[in-house]
Order: sequence, then C-alpha cells, then structure tokens
Amino acid sequence: MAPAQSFLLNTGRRIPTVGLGVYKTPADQCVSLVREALNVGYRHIDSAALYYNEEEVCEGISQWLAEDPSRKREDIFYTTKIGDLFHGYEKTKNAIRGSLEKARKIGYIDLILIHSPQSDGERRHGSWKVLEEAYEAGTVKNIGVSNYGIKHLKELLAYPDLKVRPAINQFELHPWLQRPELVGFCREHDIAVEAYSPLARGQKVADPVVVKIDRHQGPAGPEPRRVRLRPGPRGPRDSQRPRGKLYQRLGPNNVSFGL
Ligand SMILES: NC(=O)C1=CN([C@@H]2O[C@H](COP(=O)(O)OP(=O)(O)OC[C@H]3O[C@@H](n4cnc5c(N)ncnc54)[C@H](OP(=O)(O)O)[C@@H]3O)[C@@H](O)[C@H]2O)C=CC1
Ligand SMILES: O=C1Nc2ccccc2C1=O
Repeated sequence: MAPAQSFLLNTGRRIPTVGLGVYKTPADQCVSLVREALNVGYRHIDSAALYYNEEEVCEGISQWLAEDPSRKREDIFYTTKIGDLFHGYEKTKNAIRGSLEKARKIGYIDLILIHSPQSDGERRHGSWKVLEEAYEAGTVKNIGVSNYGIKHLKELLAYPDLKVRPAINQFELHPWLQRPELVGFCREHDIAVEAYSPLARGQKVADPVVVKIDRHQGPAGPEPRRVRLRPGPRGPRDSQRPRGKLYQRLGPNNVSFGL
C-alpha cells in the first residue's frame, strides 16, 4: 500500500493528509473501527474528549501496532481535543492528564487542540500555557486550536509569554464554506488549516455536482466519498466518521490515499 500523503507542520513534524473523524462513533465500536481503518490505509484518527471514545481509539491503535512488529507508532497520528468546559490553566492541566492516561498504550499524543474558543480570553490563555508545557515535555508532539476565528488567533499570537505558535487551526471548511480570510490569515502565520465536515455535515452528499464529479472518477457509482477525500492544496482534511455503515464506507475511501 502506498504511504499516506502527509503535510508538513510548523513544528517540523508531518500530519497524514486524510484523517478519520470519530465524532459520535460509539465507544464500543471504536476498537474494531480503528483497526479496520488502519487496515485500509488511514493513518490519522481525530478524536476529542467530547467524543467519549479516546481510550478505545488508542486501544485500537495499540492492538493494530501489536499485530505486526514492522508497524511503527510514529507512522500513526492521533489527535484529541480539550473540551470547552476545561478551559483555564488548572482545568486544562487535568484534562490533558486524563487524555494522556487514556493514550497510555500508545505513549504520546500527536496533536491536542483547544476544541473551540468558547470561554474568555483569560481562560483561553491559561489553556494555551498548559498545551505549551505539554509540548515542551514531549508528551504531546503538536499543539493547536479548533474553531478559532481571526480574532482568537490574533489574541493568541499576541500573548506576551507566547512560546509555541499553533501548528493547526481545525475548522469547518468545504466547497460551500470557503472562508478565504481565515484561510489567508492562517497561511500568513504558518498555521496549517485542517478542514472538517468535508460534505457540510452530510448535507451535500446528494449535491448534483458532487455526484457528477464522482461518476467521472470511476465506475463505482454515486458514492461521493472520493470527491470529498481528495486532499486539497490547503493542508490536512478530516474525513467523515463512518458510524454504523463503517465497513462499506471505509472501503471506497481507500482509493483516495494515493491522490
Ligand atoms: N473540531 C470540531 O469542532 C469538529 C470536528 N469535526 C471532525 O470532523 C469529522 C467529520 O465531520 P462530519 O461533520 O461528520 O463530516 P461530513 O461532512 O462528512 O458529514 C458526515 C455526515 O455525512 C453523512 N454521509 C457521509 N457520506 C454519505 C453518503 N455517501 N451518503 C449519505 N450520507 C453520507 C454521514 O452519514 P451517516 O450518519 O450515515 O454516517 C454523516 O451524517 C468529525 O468526526 C470530527 O472528527 C467535525 C465537526 C466539528
Ligand atoms: O467536535 C465536533 N463537534 C460537532 C458538532 C456537530 C457535528 C460534529 C461535531 C464534531 O465532530
């Protein structure tokens, strides 16, 4: 299988371009889901404390690695996120401790994001300091934010004690929501844009253009998955989480990793 495409971050580390999002994936399906996803070529899993499946995602990664000694931890990219209720220095410190404990079988976390800016400036600042400490301690390899607008990014970049700039801003971005100013700001500041909800949270799966483009791509029928997963020029892109239709949905995605 061809190696997954990846994107260089401002930390010097790489993130696989296509990720599997596990929002609303029930915890009891996560171990098998993650193992199957890794089998078909995914190398990047996007979880969050809010998804209540961090431990099971890490268990799936750990089992998959253990199956074959030639598989390396450094080839997998595991993301999690700090929930809004855990903003502020002390609460974020505890939250990261919890996420690291759930990730103990895989040793470290590749990326932690502040899930959204929804609190206030002081608490966001406290949370960022903790992320910087985790980055400096090496328990988290990259740190970033999610759903930050330009205002929040400017606030962060102006912290007088800023030590580590965000590697990533993950936000909703797709052909129907292009956000050129925010994308431009991130590029200008060397913050990678990670797009989520590539089909507008599922509202565009039947869009005639999506279906038409997909039909042009091959004989597989009106499954628009390959369209949404094609890595764009902007940086990493999150895929949909497959929920109940897991295996049927994971299969077609496989063809996109080499694009
Ligand atoms: N940081 C953040 O705040 C956020 C992060 N994310 C990340 O991005 C990931 C993906 O986001 P998400 O909004 O789910 O992505 P999508 O835009 O891909 O939407 C997924 C939805 O599309 C439906 N769908 C997908 N393919 C088809 C198809 N071929 N036919 C019919 N329906 C289809 C799914 O249906 P079904 O339910 O049947 O599977 C699901 O309801 C999340 O898991 C998460 O990791 C997402 C949102 C916010
Ligand atoms: O993190 C998430 N927050 C969301 C809100 C609505 C739909 C998907 C998600 C996520 O994946």
